[in-house]
Amino acid sequence: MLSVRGLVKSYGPKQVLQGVDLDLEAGESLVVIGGSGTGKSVLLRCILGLEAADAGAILWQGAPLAGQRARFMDGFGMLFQHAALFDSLPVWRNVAFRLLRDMPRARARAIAIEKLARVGLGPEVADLYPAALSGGMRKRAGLARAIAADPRVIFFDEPTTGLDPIRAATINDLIRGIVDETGASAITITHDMSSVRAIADRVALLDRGRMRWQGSVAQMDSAEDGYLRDFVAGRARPMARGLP
Ligand SMILES: Nc1ncnc2c1ncn2[C@@H]1O[C@H](COP(=O)(O)OP(=O)(O)OP(=O)(O)O)[C@@H](O)[C@H]1O
Repeated sequence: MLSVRGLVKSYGPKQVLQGVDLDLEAGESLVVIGGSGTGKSVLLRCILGLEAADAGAILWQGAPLAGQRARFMDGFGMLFQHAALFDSLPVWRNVAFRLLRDMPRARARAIAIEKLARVGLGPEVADLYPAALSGGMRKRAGLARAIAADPRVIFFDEPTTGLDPIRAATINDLIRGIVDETGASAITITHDMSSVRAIADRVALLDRGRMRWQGSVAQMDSAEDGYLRDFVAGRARPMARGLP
């Protein structure tokens, strides 16, 4: 349903994406892994239209995304790395942010409370301000916002960053559960291997501007690619490889 073909993006002399190819099937959960600074966030920003790629194509349901971006944006949800809640708005209005454009306030609030419940936050949280929430609660609220409009595609940017292992596992389980029950497609970018194992139907390894390897979690565990094996095991590699 979403295809990336030959995506190229440079900043001055720095070539970040050097011809990235990627496919996301309907209902699939794809996790993109890769070392720090390999361009995962740049890839995500290009797909979302927050950055213009230098070359390449992004296709949505077979047609260039550029010509149907408004429709695409109506059908997508996003969980930002640090939840990115608006501090000046109560939690329910953060969750209902997009809904409030199109529906009466009472209906939007009811949906926000329902989505908060889905991520394990009670109605008493609805009127709190983000500053009153713990890191784990902020992530949950961000997740509730991501699913508020029943998206067909959800992007998760480093969903477990800053969380302890138990809270990270809870967020991973919520993401997997939501993807399963809604049938949405998901792209997650992360270097947290626990997220990969909990969330991924398919894993794609971005390295030096290209997709180096793709496969299932089971294939990842038996892959022969040396860099992938070191990445999965968290083993140090010689600096001579030129890691950023
Ligand atoms: N706006 C920008 N201007 C210049 N360089 C940029 C810009 N955005 C990203 N870069 C560079 O592109 C490279 C890839 O960055 P990106 O944030 O996509 O990495 P990442 O894989 O998401 O890393 P991390 O896992 O650490 O978040 C980095 O070297 C970064 O410095």
